[in-house]
Amino acid sequence: MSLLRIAVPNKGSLSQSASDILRESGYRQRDDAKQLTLTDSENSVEFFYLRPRDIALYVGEGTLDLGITGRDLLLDSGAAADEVRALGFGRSRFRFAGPTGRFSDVADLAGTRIATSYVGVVTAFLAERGIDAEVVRLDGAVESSIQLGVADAVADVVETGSTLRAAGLEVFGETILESEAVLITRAGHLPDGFEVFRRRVEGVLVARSYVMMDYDIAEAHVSEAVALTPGIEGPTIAPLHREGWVAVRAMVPRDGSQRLMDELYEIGARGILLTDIHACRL
Ligand SMILES: Nc1ncnc2c1ncn2[C@@H]1O[C@H](COP(=O)(O)OP(=O)(O)OP(=O)(O)O)[C@@H](O)[C@H]1O
Ligand SMILES: O=P(O)(O)OC[C@H]1O[C@H](OP(=O)(O)OP(=O)(O)O)[C@H](O)[C@@H]1O
Ligand SMILES: [Mg+2]
Repeated sequence: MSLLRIAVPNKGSLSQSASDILRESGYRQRDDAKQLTLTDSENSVEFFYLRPRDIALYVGEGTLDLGITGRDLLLDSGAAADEVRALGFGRSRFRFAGPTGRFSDVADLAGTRIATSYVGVVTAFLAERGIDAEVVRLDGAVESSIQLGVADAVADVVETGSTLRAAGLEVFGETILESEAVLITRAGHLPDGFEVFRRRVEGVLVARSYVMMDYDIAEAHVSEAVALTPGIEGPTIAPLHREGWVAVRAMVPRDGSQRLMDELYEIGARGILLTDIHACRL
């Protein structure tokens, strides 16, 4: 059986989280950050550790079957690859920034020099708005370019905003794009073995966003309680060794689960337990 060939970021912001999600999905991952490839023959998968910026190219060309990269890098590459699943980590916004008070709107960029590592994304954005500006390609540390006199504004990845603040810059105009790590395939083509891989990763993503809730409640209040915790297919209700009481078990979204525990307590539930789920197939 042929191996599913998967591109994984070898360095940078996405690398550790990408390997973590693959490991949690049951795949082998490298232990040594210098390793370039790893074959997991038990799962019929081969991993290639590559620069995240290059991953869309390999996948778009069909050299590799699947990849994990940033949505911003995928769009910037112009490669013929499709985003098939957002992965919920490596979140960032792509923004314009300039010296405090200098710009208030993207229209103010007309006639300026804009430094960025994402020439494709910026050029497309400016063209769409009919803004005529010069785009200066830099490899990184883009925030320094204004002070050093090679640009008037920058367009860069913003996560916490601390790098911009340290450079005396502020964001302006609308967010160019919201990015996160994504799973990509060649445009319009799902490779053999993709469905098993997708189900495994999906299981981890769902497990991360849900928790298991257990509680005991008097039968008289079960319908109220079940309305709060409907579960996926329906909650499990088991008899309790106490007259007129039952035990309820249901998956609930992690967000809001503390508030849900308060509400269940209010209607008389007791012994309310919350536990992590590590993986699942729904
Ligand atoms: N704080 C962040 N800084 C940079 N990139 C981030 C950040 N948070 C998420 N990302 C995402 O990581 C991807 C960039 O990958 P890249 O390997 O260039 O990361 P990097 O951290 O800039 O690496 P490097 O160490 O080579 O500078 C993009 O998809 C970007 O949106
Ligand atoms: O909003 P923040 O939390 O400060 O994060 C954003 C910064 O982090 C990245 O730089 P990185 O450290 O990757 O250096 P680089 O510019 O050399 O790639 C990115 O290019 C921004 O400069
Ligand atoms: Mg960087």
